[in-house]
Amino acid sequence: MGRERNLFPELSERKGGTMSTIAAFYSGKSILITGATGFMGKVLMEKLFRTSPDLKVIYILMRPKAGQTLQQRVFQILNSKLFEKVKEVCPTVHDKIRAIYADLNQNDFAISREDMQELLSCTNIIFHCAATVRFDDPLRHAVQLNVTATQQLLLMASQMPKLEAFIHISTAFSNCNLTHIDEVVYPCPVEPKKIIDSMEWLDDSIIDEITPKLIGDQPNTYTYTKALGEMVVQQESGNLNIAIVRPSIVGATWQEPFPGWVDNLNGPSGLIIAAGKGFLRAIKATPMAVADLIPVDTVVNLTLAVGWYTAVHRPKSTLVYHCTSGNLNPCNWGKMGFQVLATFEKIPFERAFRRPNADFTSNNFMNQYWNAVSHRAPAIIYDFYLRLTGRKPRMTKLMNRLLRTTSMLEYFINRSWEWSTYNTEMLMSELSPEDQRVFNFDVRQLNWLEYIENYVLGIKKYLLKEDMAGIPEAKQHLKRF
Ligand SMILES: CCCCCCCCCCCCCCCCCCCCCCCCCC(=O)SCCNC(=O)CCNC(=O)[C@H](O)C(C)(C)COP(=O)(O)OP(=O)(O)OC[C@H]1O[C@@H](n2cnc3c(N)ncnc32)[C@H](O)[C@@H]1OP(=O)(O)O
Ligand SMILES: NC(=O)C1=CN([C@@H]2O[C@H](COP(=O)(O)OP(=O)(O)OC[C@H]3O[C@@H](n4cnc5c(N)ncnc54)[C@H](OP(=O)(O)O)[C@@H]3O)[C@@H](O)[C@H]2O)C=CC1
Repeated sequence: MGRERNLFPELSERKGGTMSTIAAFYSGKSILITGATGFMGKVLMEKLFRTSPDLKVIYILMRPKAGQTLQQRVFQILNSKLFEKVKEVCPTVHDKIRAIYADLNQNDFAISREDMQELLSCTNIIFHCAATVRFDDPLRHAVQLNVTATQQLLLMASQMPKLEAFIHISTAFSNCNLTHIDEVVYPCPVEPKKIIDSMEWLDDSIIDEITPKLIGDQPNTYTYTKALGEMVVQQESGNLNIAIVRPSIVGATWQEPFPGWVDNLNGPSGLIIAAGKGFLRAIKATPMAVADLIPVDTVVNLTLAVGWYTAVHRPKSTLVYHCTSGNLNPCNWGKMGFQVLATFEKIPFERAFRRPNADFTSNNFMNQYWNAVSHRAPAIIYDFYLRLTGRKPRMTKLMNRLLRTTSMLEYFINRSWEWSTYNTEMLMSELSPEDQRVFNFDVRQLNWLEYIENYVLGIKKYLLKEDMAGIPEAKQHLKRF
C-alpha cells in the first residue's frame, strides 16, 4: 500500500487542502463489480483506481472469453491505453484486482466455494453492471442475465455482513413505453418471478411465440428485461442499501481519463463508423428528436457518488437516479448528425466506400426510397463489379446486416423522452465543491460540438485503430468520389 503515489492530484484527491470525501470513502474498501470487462465496467474500475488508489481490492466476476483466460483478460485491460494513468498512480493495481471465475448464466454463478466464502465475508460495495445489451436476444437469455442473475446477486448480497451498498445499473429506457419517466420503479404487467419460473419449463419455440405478447409495448427483450430487473431489485431489497442508476445512451468519454475513448459498437458508435466509411448515407430519424447521449465517464462519476451516498446516508427507500442529458443540456439528432458529418470533413476515415452523407427522414416511404437508392443499389453494383473482377461479392450481405441494425435502433431515434432528474440534482447539491469537481456529473457543462468531434476522433483512433498520419491520404481518397 505504501507504494501508491498520487501523480495527478488535480484529478484525484487534493486541491487547496480539501479532500474528496467520495475518494476517501472508497479507500480501504473491498468492491465487487460485475460486467467489469464491459464498456462501462472498465471505465468504472479505472476511475476507482485513479481516485482511490488505496482501495483494498476490486473483485471482478468474469468468465474466460475468446480463448483468453481470466488472467489474460485482466492483463489486456490493464495494459490498454485506458489504464495508462492508473498504472502511474497505483503501481500495485495488478495485485488489487481479484478476478473470480463466474458465469452469471449458471446457478450460484459457478463460483468456487472458497471464492464465494471470500466474497461473502469481505465485500463492502457491489456495482452490478453486467447485462446483455443486445436488442435481439432471445427472451430466455435476456431474462437469465438481466433478471435471474440480478436476483441471485441480491441473494448473495443479503449474506454479506460487511455490505454497505448495492448499486444496480439499469437503463433510462427500461420504461421507454412511457414518454415522461420519473425516478421510480414502475410495475411490470407480469411479475418477474412468474417470468423466471416460466422460463424453466417452457420450451424455446413457445417462448419465441409468446415474446411479443409479453413485452407488449416495449421495443425489445433488452428494455423489457431491464424493467423486470428493476422490479426484482425493488422487491428483493430486504434490508439492503440499494440504489438504481439509469443512464440513457452511453457514449465515449467526455474528459476522463482522456476524451473520446470508446471500445465497442453499441449505441451510435457503430452507425458513426458506417456513416464515416460511406456505407450508411440515410437513416429513418427525426432530426428534432432529442439525442439523449451521456458520456460514459459522467455515468461512472454519478455511479460512484451514488455508491458513497447510499452507503453513508442510507436513504430509507431504494432511490433511482436518472443519468440523462436531455432535460439539462439537450441536443437533437439533426444537430448531432450535422456535427458528425462536419468532423468527417476534417478527420475522414480511411478507405471509405463512398463520400459520407446524411439524409435524415422520418417518412417511411422516403426511407424505403433512400434504402433502395443509397444502400441496396450501390451494394448490388459493387458486388457485380467484384464478381466481374473474379472476387467474392460481400457488399449486399454487409448492407443487409447494417439495415437490420438501423431498423433496430430506429425506435430510439424517432422519439423524445422526458426523464425527471430530482434525485440526481439532489445528489449534486449534497456533494462538496471538491467532489463536484472530481466526480463531475453536471452535464450542463458539456459542449456538444466539442464532445462529438472528440467522439468521432476517438472512434477513429481506438476502434478503427487508424493512424492520424493517414488523414491526407484519406482526404485524397474522398476527393475521387
Ligand atoms: C440522415 C441520415 C444519415 C445517416 C447517416 C448518419 C450520419 C451521421 C451519423 C449519425 C450520427 C447520429 C446518428 C446515430 C444514431 C444512433 C442511434 C443509437 C440508438 C441507441 C439506442 C440505445 C438505447 C438503449 C441504450 C441501452 O440501454 S443499452 C446499449 C445499447 N445496446 C446496443 O446498442 C446494442 C445494439 N446491438 C444489437 O442489439 C445487435 O448488435 C444487433 C443490432 C441486433 C445486430 O446483431 P447481429 O446482426 O447478430 O450482429 P452482431 O454480431 O451484434 O454484429 C454484426 C455486425 O454489426 C456490427 N454492429 C453491431 N452493432 C452495431 C451498431 N450499433 N451499429 C453498426 N454496426 C454494428 C458488428 O460489429 C458486426 O460487424 P462484423 O463483426 O460482422 O464486421
Ligand atoms: N451502453 C449503453 O448505451 C448503456 C448501457 N446500460 C447498462 O449499463 C451496463 C453496462 O453496459 P455496457 O458496459 O455498455 O455493456 P457491455 O456489453 O459492454 O458489457 C457487459 C458486461 O456484462 C458481462 N457479462 C455478460 N454476460 C455475462 C455472463 N454470463 N457472465 C459474466 N459476465 C457477463 C460482460 O462480460 P464479457 O466481457 O465476458 O462478455 C461484460 O463485462 C448494463 O447493465 C447496461 O444495461 C444502460 C444504458 C445504456
